[in-house]
This record gives sequence, structure tokens and C-alpha cells, in this order.
Amino acid sequence: MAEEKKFSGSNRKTRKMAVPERKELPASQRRHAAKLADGAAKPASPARPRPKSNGPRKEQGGQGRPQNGGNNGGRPGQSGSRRPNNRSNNSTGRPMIREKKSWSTKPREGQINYSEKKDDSLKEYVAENKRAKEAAAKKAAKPAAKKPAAKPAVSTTAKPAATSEGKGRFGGSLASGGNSQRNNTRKRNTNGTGQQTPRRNDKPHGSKKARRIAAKQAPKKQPTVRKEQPLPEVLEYKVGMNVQDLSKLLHRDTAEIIKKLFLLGIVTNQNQSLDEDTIEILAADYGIEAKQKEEEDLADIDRFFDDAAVNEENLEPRAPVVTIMGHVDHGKTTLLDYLRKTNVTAGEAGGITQHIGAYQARLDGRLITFLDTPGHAAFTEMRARGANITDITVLVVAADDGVQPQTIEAINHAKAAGTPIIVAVNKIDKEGANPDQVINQLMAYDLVPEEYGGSTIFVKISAKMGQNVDQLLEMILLEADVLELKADPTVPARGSVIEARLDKGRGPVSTVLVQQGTLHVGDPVVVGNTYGRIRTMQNENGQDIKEAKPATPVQITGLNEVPSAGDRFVVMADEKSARAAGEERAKRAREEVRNSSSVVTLDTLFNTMAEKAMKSVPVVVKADVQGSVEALVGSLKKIEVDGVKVDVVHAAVGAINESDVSLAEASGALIIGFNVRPTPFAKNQAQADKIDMRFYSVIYDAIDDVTAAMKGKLEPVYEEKVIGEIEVKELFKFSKVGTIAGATVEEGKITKDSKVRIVRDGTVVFDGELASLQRGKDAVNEVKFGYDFGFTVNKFNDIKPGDHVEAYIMEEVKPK
Ligand SMILES: Nc1nc2c(ncn2[C@@H]2O[C@H](COP(=O)(O)OP(=O)(O)OP(=O)(O)O)[C@@H](O)[C@H]2O)c(=O)[nH]1
Repeated sequence: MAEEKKFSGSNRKTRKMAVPERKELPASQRRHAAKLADGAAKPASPARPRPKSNGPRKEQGGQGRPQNGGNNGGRPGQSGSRRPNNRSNNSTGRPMIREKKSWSTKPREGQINYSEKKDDSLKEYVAENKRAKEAAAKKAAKPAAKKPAAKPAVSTTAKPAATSEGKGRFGGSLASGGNSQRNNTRKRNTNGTGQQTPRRNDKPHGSKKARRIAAKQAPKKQPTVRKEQPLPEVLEYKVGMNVQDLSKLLHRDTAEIIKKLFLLGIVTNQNQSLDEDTIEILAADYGIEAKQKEEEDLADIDRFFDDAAVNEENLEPRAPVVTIMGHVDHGKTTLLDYLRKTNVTAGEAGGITQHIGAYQARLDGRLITFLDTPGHAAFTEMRARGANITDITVLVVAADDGVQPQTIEAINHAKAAGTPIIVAVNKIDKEGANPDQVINQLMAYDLVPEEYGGSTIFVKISAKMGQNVDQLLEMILLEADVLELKADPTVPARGSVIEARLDKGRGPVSTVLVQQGTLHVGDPVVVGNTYGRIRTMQNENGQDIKEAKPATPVQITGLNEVPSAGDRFVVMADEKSARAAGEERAKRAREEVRNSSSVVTLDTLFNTMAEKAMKSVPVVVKADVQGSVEALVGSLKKIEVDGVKVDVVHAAVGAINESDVSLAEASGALIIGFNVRPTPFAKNQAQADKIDMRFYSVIYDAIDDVTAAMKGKLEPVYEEKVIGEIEVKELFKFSKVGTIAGATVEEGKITKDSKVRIVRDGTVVFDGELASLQRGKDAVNEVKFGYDFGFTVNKFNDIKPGDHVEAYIMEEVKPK
């Protein structure tokens, strides 16, 4: 029974060993067949092998096994269907034949159902076989007239018995195993790899040892020699590539590269990332040039504003962009309103003018774009963000009021931005107006009219009456011609945000100025740190437009968030890249805020100068009186350290205001206040923007500090802080330690490391350090208010009862 179990399981190996393969009919069948074939003693043809794996097998040791009424293994539906019934009879003493469960028992097409033929089958088979042989022999004897002898073997005759050897009436199943023909002809690759699915019989033959010996004796294959490809002329690499990546670029084996690096003193493996130096050394060793592949930084939209990238051939003249600046009430709004009413652009008649922060005026068919910035601070704020969009500044000065602080501020802002200034001397219609005085005043600020040998254009106007306003526009266009303002309308649009807000119904609404290219509705854009797709586009008259050419201000919707004034925008190839760029920029902005450090501070000036290779140190000066401003500016301009000078960006009388702070931020300047303080707003803004503000009351201190900071020798500033007031009560004299003063802490405290100032009758008699501090006989570190204690003073032994002692410490002043 135990043996039977062994065969019934899936232990194929054991089963294979136990059931030897049969290549011919069993002896009993052969004998039986011989008898049937008229007593012929010849056995059946040895050329008809038994099925190998698929054929029914006999079990060894099956003797005495109980039979199930003539069925194999008690499976009535399957047993004996492909064999004569007597095969399942164990009367010959042979083991029972088992069949695979999955086999079909029905005869296939072209096969004879032997289960019906019963006893005659073998007899017929032998007879037919014999006839076939005889026929074949006859054919072979006659010289074949038409077909070769082998051909009839594949005859399509209805009688399968007439087929060639090995096929016959058993459908060939006895010759090579039941389905062998089907299996051999069928394509067995089902997974599309083009490789044959391995079969069980494809296993290598022979023992391992035999195969090893055979392999040794077999003629040795020549190793395939890789055809050596030439090295590239330039190795274009990315930092972080590993040996494997480099091997592909260099057309060299990884092993060779690893070996080379090893000889160069660099131990690595093929997957380890290599730094820039290593790759360059390797390339040099191969004798080729190495060049780092520049990866396109999607988030860097500033590259689109690079003038070098502009195609000169496509450039077309564009409208100038003008900003109007000036002192309060000098007539900026009046001038803008006049222009808006009278010089409206063609096509917008009847349109409702709306404030979008910019608009266009027309003169003789030429357009001028005016930016309606709310003030100098906003102008400079935009510049701080990189939007240097103004081509020309119109400085409005009232002829009846002359040059005022904000006039000077405006001049400095415009100069810092590097834009030419056209002076509009306004209110000339007014009584008491003195335009010539204004011209004289402005000459002190390097604004010299042409008639005095300068290059500044002055136009005397009345914004209210519209007098000479056209002349002003003409001068603007003249200046624009000098500047040769051009743009390429063919490229994807790019420009800057003039103003932006959140509209309840429309979401983020922004006014943008197109600087290059043409902006279309539907364009995917990245704007500052946000992105979107242009949903609607309107001009300043509220009219929907489909496209905007260079120097055109338009109001757009469709952005995801509200950008900031001065942010730049760029049209991207698709929405996906716009989104990627916008998200990356937002991420970087957050990181920048986290790691932000101040612009220029005196404390870090020396390092910043070196890091940024600064040629000048920008400074904003504010002082209480004009004399101080001039003295301070004069002294600051004289400072020169290693070729680096001080650049006074703005100097004025008065408190430090927001405008000063934003100018300092835009110019990366520090602010020096002489006898002045900042306004609360300016103070908050400076703190937020991390602007360094320094306050002095002695000019030399300011000059010394700036010089020292530029030399990197700025000493830390210490401030005295009184921590306690002490009254000396009595003296105790000791021969060994000298005189100890007994005292009481009247206010605050005294510590062991505090300094002491001894005041007698209102006069400081000694200023020095404590030598000892004790309570009773114990030395202590600190004595608090109300307690008695004893102390001695270093290098001073003349202390007296009634002396007043100030205990103080020197505290480092943190930079503001
Ligand atoms: N007579 C006369 N008055 C003018 C002229 N231009 C402006 N004004 C008047 O000056 C006053 C101030 O003018 P605005 O245009 O508001 O001055 P502003 O510079 O825009 O002032 P802010 O917006 O406060 O900075 C108004 O009452 C105007 O009517 C002018 O050419 N002639």
C-alpha cells in the first residue's frame, strides 16, 4: 500500500523511475497480435513506439490490487475507452494501466473507435499494417513515375492505416506519444516574448558531473569581443551620474571606468553617484572635455526676460511706458485725468473708463502707455520685484510751489531705476507761478535743461487747462524715439503685473503690462508664484479683447491666486508646465522667506561685499537739518575701502518714512538716520523687510561705523546697564585681606562680575571691577535688594562709609 501511495501523488520523479518508458507494444499484445495474424510468430514492428508520457502506463507493484469491474482505477467514464477492453483486465498478471484524468476518452477525428470494434481491432491492425508494407515494397520496387515513395506517407486518404510508418490506424499516437504531433506543430509561445516556453522534456540530460565533463571537453567558445566605439569628443554630464551612466556616454565598460577611477584614487562602484570633480577628472584622464549639461529650470521665468534671447529680426517699435511722479498736490492726477479725457485711444469711445492702474493715450496715431502708480513707494516696490517696466518718468512740479521733499524723492527713485526724466512744470496758469525758479531749483539735482547745456527736457504746462499737454506728449514720443523702444510681438507673451486684487465674482483680477510677445485669451501663464489660464482679457475701457501686443496694459482673469504688483508673468507651452512652474516658484518663495536674511547690514557688510562682489555700498541718509544731510553725505562719499565706495541712493531731511524703507529694500541699501527716528509704519516695514537702520548723533560715529563695517572690523557695540544701587555703611579692616566695605543693596542687585562706579558727593571717584563679594564669611555670586553684604574693589582701597556705588554691566547691543 505504501508503494501505491508513492505513485498516486505528484512525485513525478519517482513515478517516472517506477514506470519505465515503453517503446514498443507489450509482449502480451505482440503475442496476441501474432496469433491473430494467421499464426505469424513475428512480433509487431519495433518501429511503432509506445506513447512516452501521455500514454497509459502500467503500475508496478500493482499485483493483487483490487479491480473495479474491469475499469481502470474505478473510473467508468474514462477507462478502456482508447484501448480494447481486455487491456484493463488483469488476468495476464500485468499491472493495471492508468490514464491521466484530463484526457479525452472520445476518439479523435480520423481515429477508429476501438471500443466498438472490440476483439477484431488488433487483428485488423496487423493485417492492414502488413498490406501497407507490401504495397510500399511494391512501390519501391517499381521506379516511381510521378511521386517519390515517401510522399504517400502524408496521403489524405480516408484510411489512416495507409499512412507512413509510425502513424497508422492508431493515429500515430502509439508512435510518439498521444498528442505529440499536435504539440510539436502548435505554437506554444503565449506571452509574446518570441521564446519557446520550456518543456519538461527540454531539461538537460545526464548527471551534473557528466554535463560538466562534457562541457569541459567541448570546444571552447571564443569570448565575444565588444567592438570598441570611439570616445565622445565632449562628455556632457549631469552631476550625480554614476559609473553605469558614464559608461554609456563614454562607450566604455563599467569595469574599465571603475578601474580607472581606482587608479586615480577614487574608490567607487557602478551605482554610486559621482560628483562634478570626479567626472571631470575621469574625462581628463580619457583626454576628453567634460561639460556639465545645463538643466532647464522651469521655475526660472526671469530667463525669458533676457534681452539676449530676443530675435532682432522680429523687433517692432512699441509704445513708451511712462510713470508720472511728483510732490503731493502738484497735479499728477489732474494731468492723468486730462490725458484720459482728451487723448483716449481710438475705438473706445462710449466705453466706461475704469481704473485698471494703466491706460494708453494717443497722439498723432502713436500710443503712449501711462502707469497710474499710487506713489513712489509703489513704483519702487515694483522695481524691487524686478519689474523695471517704466521707460520714461514725468516729474510734475508745481510752478507755484517749487521743489518739495517728495520731488527730490521722486528724482532719486527715478535715478535709481535708471529712467530718463522729463520735467512737467505745472500750474503755469496760476497766479504767482514761477516756472524758471523751478528750473533753477532742479538744476541742483542734475536736471539741467538743454538751453543751459544739459539734456533734461522741461515742458511748462497747465494740467488743468490742458495747456502744452500735447507738447509734453510730443516730448515723451521724442524721448521714446531716442530710446529706440522695440519689442518682438511674435513670441509667447511675457510682462509684469501692475496691480492685482481679488474680485468677489471674478476671482483674482490683475492688470498686466505685456512687455514682449502677444498675449491671447486661453494662454497658460505663470505669474509670480501662481499660475492659470487667461479666461478673460479687457482693456481700460472695459472692452473684451482677444489679444494684447507689447506695451499694452490689460486686465486679466483666470489666475489661481492674486499675484503682487511687480510680479512677472510668462506664457508657457501648456497648462501643465505653467502649473509646475507656478507651484515650484511658490515652494521656493516659502523657503526664501524661511531663510531670508537682511539686505545689507553693517554687521554683515564686509561678507556681503565679498559675496556679491559689490562695487559700492548703497546708503539712504536721513537727517534733522539740511546742513547735517550735506555734511553726512559729503563724508560718506569720501569713504573708499579697497576700491569700494559709498553710494548715497537718497538723502533728505525728515523722519525715516516708508518710502525710504522701500527704496532701501529695492536698492539693497542700509539707512543712516542722523538725529531722526523712523515713523511707526516705516519701523514696522523695516523690521519686516529686515532693513538695517542705524541712528547717530555724531557724524564721525556714523562715518567710523560705515568704514569699519566695510573693512570687516566693526566692533560690537556695548551699552552700560546699571543693575544696582549700593550704599556703603561701614568698613572692616583685616590684616590679611585689607579693608572690606560693609554695604546694603538699596536698589536692584549686585553680581560678582558687575563693574562698580564709586560716587562720592556727586563725583565719580573710581570706576572699576569688583574683587570680592561675600555675605558673612561666604563668597557669593549675587546679592539682592535689601541685603547687607561685604565687598572689595580691585585696585582701590580708599572706600569710605557713605559712598554711593553703582553696580553695572556692559551689554552688547543687538543690531536693529
Ligand atoms: N490752476 C491749476 N490748478 C491745478 C493744475 N493742476 C492741478 N491743479 C489743482 O491742484 C490740486 C491738486 O491736484 P492733483 O491732481 O490732485 O494733485 P496730485 O499731485 O495728484 O495730488 P495727490 O494725488 O494728492 O498726490 C487740484 O485742486 C487741482 O485742481 C493746474 O495746472 N492749474
